[in-house]
Amino acid sequence: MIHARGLTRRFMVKRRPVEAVRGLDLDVEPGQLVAFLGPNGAGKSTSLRMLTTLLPPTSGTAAVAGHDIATSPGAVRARIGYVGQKNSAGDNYRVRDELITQGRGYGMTRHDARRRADEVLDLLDLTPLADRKPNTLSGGQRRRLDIAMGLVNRPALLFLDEPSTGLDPHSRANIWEHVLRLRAEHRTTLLFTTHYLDEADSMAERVVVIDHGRVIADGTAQQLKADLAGDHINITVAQPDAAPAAEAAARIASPDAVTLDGPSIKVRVPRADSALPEYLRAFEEAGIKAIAAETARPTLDDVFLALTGRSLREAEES
Ligand SMILES: Nc1ncnc2c1ncn2[C@@H]1O[C@H](COP(=O)(O)OP(=O)(O)OP(=O)(O)O)[C@@H](O)[C@H]1O
Repeated sequence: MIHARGLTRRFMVKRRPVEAVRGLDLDVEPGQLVAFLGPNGAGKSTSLRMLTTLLPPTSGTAAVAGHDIATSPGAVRARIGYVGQKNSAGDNYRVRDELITQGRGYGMTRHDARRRADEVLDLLDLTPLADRKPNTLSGGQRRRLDIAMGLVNRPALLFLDEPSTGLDPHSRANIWEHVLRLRAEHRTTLLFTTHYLDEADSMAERVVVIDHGRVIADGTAQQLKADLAGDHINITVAQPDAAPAAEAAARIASPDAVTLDGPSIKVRVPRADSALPEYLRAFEEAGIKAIAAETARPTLDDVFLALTGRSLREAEES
């Protein structure tokens, strides 16, 4: 569905080049649900805008929905949907009329455009709001309208740029319910950008992590967490100094997997639940008394930290 090779985009800002995207290679199979995760300014939107033909790449090539973005942009646009960060409907017409106008823009007859408008209204649970003007909708309803607008041409591939940013938790969950339904019922291929770690983790079957315009990791959230971050066990000992415990732990794990923090040690392990008894046994044999122990599963932020040395929040702030 997407085959991109070496996509690059450079902007000139105050006569200085900004490398927004540096050599994006990406293959997405039909039906996949892919998250582009990265901090502000990582290059997510620029990547999407190139793949959707809204922005020409500085270099590189891509075939999207079977057509070349540079030589057949019209054919690409006919087969994809794009929901940008900004609202796509104006405020002058009613919701249903906006959708009909969108359909007419794709060359549908008035009859077909009306029928399709009613289908997408139903798909996004917007039928009761069909006669309202977009500026009277709530944030979540308006975002659903944006998605409906992106679906008018029955795209096989839908790009969503931060579909849930700025929404309250209830509206976020509602948006995701609709997006997941789209995928289950229509096998739509979906690529979305987000800086919400939990969203990438729980919704996407594949997470592409982007930083400074480059892909730094690509896999299932599960794989990335296991390969790059691992579980953690934290053990607090009775002695004020946990150095002997750290030494005992380093005989089981590799020394760089062990961190000492006052009376506690933290050890990175592949599986925390099965590793913990082994460490407790080793401590007992060494005469070290453990007074508390806990296990922690990694998050995608741990993955980002392992890859870049900074947390996603620090990256956003910088
Ligand atoms: N039209 C433009 N002109 C100049 N620089 C741009 C332009 N668009 C993007 N950039 C720069 O390119 C880099 C990548 O921006 P991009 O919007 O792709 O990041 P992003 O990961 O989508 O960020 P966000 O999460 O904030 O939307 C940033 O440094 C940004 O300032």
